[in-house]
Amino acid sequence: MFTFSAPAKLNLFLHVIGRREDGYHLLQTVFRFIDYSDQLSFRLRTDGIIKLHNPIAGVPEEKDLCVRAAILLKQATGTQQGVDIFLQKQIPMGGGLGGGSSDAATTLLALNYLWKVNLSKQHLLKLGLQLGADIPIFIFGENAFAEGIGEKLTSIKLPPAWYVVLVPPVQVSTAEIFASKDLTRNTIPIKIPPFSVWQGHNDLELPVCRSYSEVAQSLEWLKRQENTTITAMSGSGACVFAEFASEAAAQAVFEHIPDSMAGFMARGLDYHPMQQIVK
Ligand SMILES: C[C@@](CO)(OP(=O)(O)O)[C@H](O)COP(=O)(O)OP(=O)(O)OC[C@H]1O[C@@H](n2ccc(N)nc2=O)[C@H](O)[C@@H]1O
Ligand SMILES: Nc1ncnc2c1ncn2[C@@H]1O[C@H](COP(=O)(O)OP(=O)(O)O)[C@@H](O)[C@H]1O
Repeated sequence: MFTFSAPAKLNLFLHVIGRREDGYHLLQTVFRFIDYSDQLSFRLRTDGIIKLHNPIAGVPEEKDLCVRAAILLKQATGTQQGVDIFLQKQIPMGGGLGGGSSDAATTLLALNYLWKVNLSKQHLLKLGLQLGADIPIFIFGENAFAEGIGEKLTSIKLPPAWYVVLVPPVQVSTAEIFASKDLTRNTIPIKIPPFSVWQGHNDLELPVCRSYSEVAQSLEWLKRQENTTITAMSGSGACVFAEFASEAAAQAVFEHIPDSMAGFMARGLDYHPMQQIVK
């Protein structure tokens, strides 16, 4: 059995700058990996069967993104091999932390290696994008400035940081938020370099906060805390986070989260833990 982790991401800012003809939104965002992860274990099979042994409640096995990723890789390479998958979920679902996307990317990276089918990183990036806009970043493997729908990636160096992430008790549908009439779709594009991750905002915050008061309240609470360098929603929510330059500053806020709210603390990573597994 081989075990790999699938880290969560935060969007330090997310600007919606336009729309493609197919309705997908053009974004500018900064992705940062954090040390808060799902775990995926793989046991190889020779009979070609792909089986997820512990499907998530409410997500049928064939719809799970790690199963879909395994099937896609099998089809793309024509391999006759199969795999048993065991998924240990920690990342909240529908939280804007990219958990499902990260599970899919870890599956592509792990099976590309374990099945010895050896597709290039470029090829895996394309396969990942077929499953979701958020998947390429996890294959890219470095914190990045992203454009297009998230597939045009430029690696970016970020300073050490710690995060307090609040997890409001709601799941937000990404499709629903991008369809909202309250969404601003014409933020002025920023140019790189240079730009500051601390001057951005998340255009999806307003429609999410209007529909989900739990998200608005969690964000308001974070904005009242001291020593934060960023307070924002991640992706299409529901999670909101505050960034701190020191662990002690994050810890001080984490210890005072009200009983009515839930959350966790995480450290910002420089690289995806599987970054070296593909060239
Ligand atoms: C908003 C972001 C920011 O990182 O993250 P999450 O909040 O989902 O983590 C992503 O762009 C989400 O990526 P992902 O979750 O993979 O979305 P997808 O499955 O590709 O798309 C779900 C639906 O959202 C809408 N969508 C998604 C991405 C985009 N740039 N424009 C869109 O309009 C489309 O209606 C699409 O059918
Ligand atoms: N392995 C998986 N983990 C989480 N969600 C998954 C997975 N496979 C499919 N999904 C579906 O994807 C949806 C979005 O999941 P997730 O990636 O956790 O949220 P977000 O896109 O907000 O970051 C879930 O509500 C679920 O229906």
